[in-house]
Amino acid sequence: MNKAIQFPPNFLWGSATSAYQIEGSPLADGAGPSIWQRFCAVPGNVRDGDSGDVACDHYNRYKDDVALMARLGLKAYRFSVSWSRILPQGRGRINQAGLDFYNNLIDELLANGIEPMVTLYHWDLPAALDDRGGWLNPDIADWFADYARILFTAFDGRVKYWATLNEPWVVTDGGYMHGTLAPGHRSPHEAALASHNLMRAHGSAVKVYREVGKHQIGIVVNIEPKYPASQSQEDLDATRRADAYMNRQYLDPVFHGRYPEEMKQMFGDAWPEWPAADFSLIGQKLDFVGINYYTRAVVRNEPTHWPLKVMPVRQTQATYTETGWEVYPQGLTDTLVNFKRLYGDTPLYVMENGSAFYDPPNADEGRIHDPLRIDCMRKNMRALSDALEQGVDVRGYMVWSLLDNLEWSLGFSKRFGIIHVNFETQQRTLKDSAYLYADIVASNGACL
Ligand SMILES: N=[N+]=NCCCCNC(=O)[C@@H]1[C@H]2[C@H](O)[C@@H](O)[C@H](O)[C@@H](CO)[C@@H]12
Repeated sequence: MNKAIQFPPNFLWGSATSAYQIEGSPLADGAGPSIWQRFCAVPGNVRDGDSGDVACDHYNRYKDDVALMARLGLKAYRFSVSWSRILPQGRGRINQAGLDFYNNLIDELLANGIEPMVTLYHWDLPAALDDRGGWLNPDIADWFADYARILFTAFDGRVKYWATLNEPWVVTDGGYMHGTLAPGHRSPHEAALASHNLMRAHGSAVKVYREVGKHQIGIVVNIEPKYPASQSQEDLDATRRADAYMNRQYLDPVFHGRYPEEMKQMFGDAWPEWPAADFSLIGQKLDFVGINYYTRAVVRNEPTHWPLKVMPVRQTQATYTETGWEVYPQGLTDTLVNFKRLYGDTPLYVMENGSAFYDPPNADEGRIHDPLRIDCMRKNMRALSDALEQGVDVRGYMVWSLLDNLEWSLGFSKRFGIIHVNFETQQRTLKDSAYLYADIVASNGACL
């Protein structure tokens, strides 16, 4: 019999989404195009030719969606702001209608007792800035800081939790290293430059927040713990390289004022020497760190795979999700405990955790049975509780995702929502996992 689970009082239970994945109407009311608008328009970039043109139509249905959050009893809702709704050209003229949308969303959340948690950047860079080099242009740190200041000024009285970036690793690895995500570049030199400019922009926004903000600001990173396929020195070294590239590349400069030494070893002349002043900017104190956890990787040495020279090893006795990720709840415990060990006691929020499974339409009308997602949720909750028991200061959990949505280049083919979306009719249907999550929130985990 599993021991009872007890989460701290006031533990912040919520859900997470992002603008381009759910809003639709990307050009409505004066908004400018983003790089995802462009990326989706190129045949072959996104499965089935899907795009965020309609998505979950949240731009028009946000009041209904907030009502669903309230029905689940959520305490918080993590969403991102579309930069090009606020600044259609990415800088300069402010589009008041864009601010109005998010003002209304924030007011609706607060009217329902739901804490807004705002991500400044969740991958949808204004296309006009990409035309000026985007994350490859060092000026973007100032462009981002100016954008952030507009939002802080407009919303900080009501928004208590701000995150600068969502997953700089994915932006870099997908958008600049492998070209699988917008803007679709494939260059290790550009990847290094984009990654560093992302972190400079993060620091510039934190600096502005310290001038004008009254609440809390942090960063959200995806952490995928790496485990060696064997205890051979080659595999142990490969594990360190993989961990440096995907995980420590973003937290070391924030907490230790430097990048992992493996980065220069792996990238060679594609990894410049960065100015020391940049690390003062990047390393400003944060009020919290958001951790997105989905899976782990077991890795071995693979000399032919430059620059990491790493190969993931598929696990035979494991469940894999529709996105090909191993269900490994112990990795969530390990991730949170390792953060404390490596970076100290900065408060943490699990800002994304969830799973994509095929949810068959069900015979009994109005119910969507998603047993695999439920099993995954239960196991991840126990893993989270274990980390708390080991003294990690985790203050909240946002399930990914509130709604089935646009899974980037995989289109609508992968469903992460605890609420099913019929993309033809836009009908929302609570899955069994939504009912479980509502019980978890209401009982603060005691129902598990
Ligand atoms: N290989 N591999 N291993 C797993 C690496 C995960 C990296 N991708 C994420 O974390 C993205 C995050 C994003 O914020 C959200 O916008 C996405 O919809 C979810 C689901 O994909 C997750």
